[in-house]
Amino acid sequence: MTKKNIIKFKRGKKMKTFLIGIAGGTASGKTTLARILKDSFQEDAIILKHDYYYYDRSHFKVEDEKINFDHPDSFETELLVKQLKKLKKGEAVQRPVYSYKTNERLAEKKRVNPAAIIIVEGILIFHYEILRKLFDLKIYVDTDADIRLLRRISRDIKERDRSFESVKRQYLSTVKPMHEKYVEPSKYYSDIIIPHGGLNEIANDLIIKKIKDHLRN
Ligand SMILES: Nc1ncnc2c1ncn2[C@@H]1O[C@H](COP(=O)(O)OP(=O)(O)O)[C@@H](O)[C@H]1O
Ligand SMILES: Nc1ccn([C@@H]2O[C@H](COP(=O)(O)O)[C@@H](O)[C@H]2O)c(=O)n1
Repeated sequence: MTKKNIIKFKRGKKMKTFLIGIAGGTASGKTTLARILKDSFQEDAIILKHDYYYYDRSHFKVEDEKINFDHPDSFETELLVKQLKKLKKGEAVQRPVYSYKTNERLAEKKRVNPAAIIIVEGILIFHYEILRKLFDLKIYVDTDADIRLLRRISRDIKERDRSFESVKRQYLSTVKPMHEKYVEPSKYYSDIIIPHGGLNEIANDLIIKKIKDHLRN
């Protein structure tokens, strides 16, 4: 255990931080799994979404076919890496806040306190070597494309102010080709692949056990 990764937590214990990456296609169930882990470990766990680090694109409309939110260059990944390194050292960070409705990085920031378990989730997080090297456990949530598309249509209309036509156009022009080019190949960097992502209880229990083992040691 290296000294710099040992931080003192609220309950007075000293422990090594455990960084978990959760990747997978859009609407595969990454957020659902991250929340299940957070619920299990409560204040010992924090979640950072790679999506918080999207560059501001508020001057574009999603309808504009040139806008590609699924390419690795759409994110300020260096800032995420910098903030993860600080969290690992036990320092709090001010993370960006992003709106899917306006494609905008908002002026406000949110404070994130360090915790023993740091969960990072995003479609492309295993694409970047610089991020891969930081993770202690890499999980890929593997859900069939048809299921993901159906979930995405419902979610984007309900939560992200999109129309069916806009989701369909975006899916065909960028989401699907970028998934095939960058997201799917990154699966091979993962330690664990979870089929039928989201509510796979056996897989979730195994992951929780692995983290508990780490916390005990
Ligand atoms: N196992 C599941 N069964 C049904 N719906 C699910 C399941 N897992 C996730 N969902 C739903 O699908 C949508 C996308 O899930 P989410 O976890 O946000 O995916 P991601 O973070 O990978 O985009 C959400 O509306 C969520 O409630
Ligand atoms: N302004 C934006 C930013 C991102 N997206 C889409 O979000 C997807 C990633 O989020 P998941 O929760 O689905 O993993 C990605 O496929 C982007 O296309 C967007 O539509 N608008």
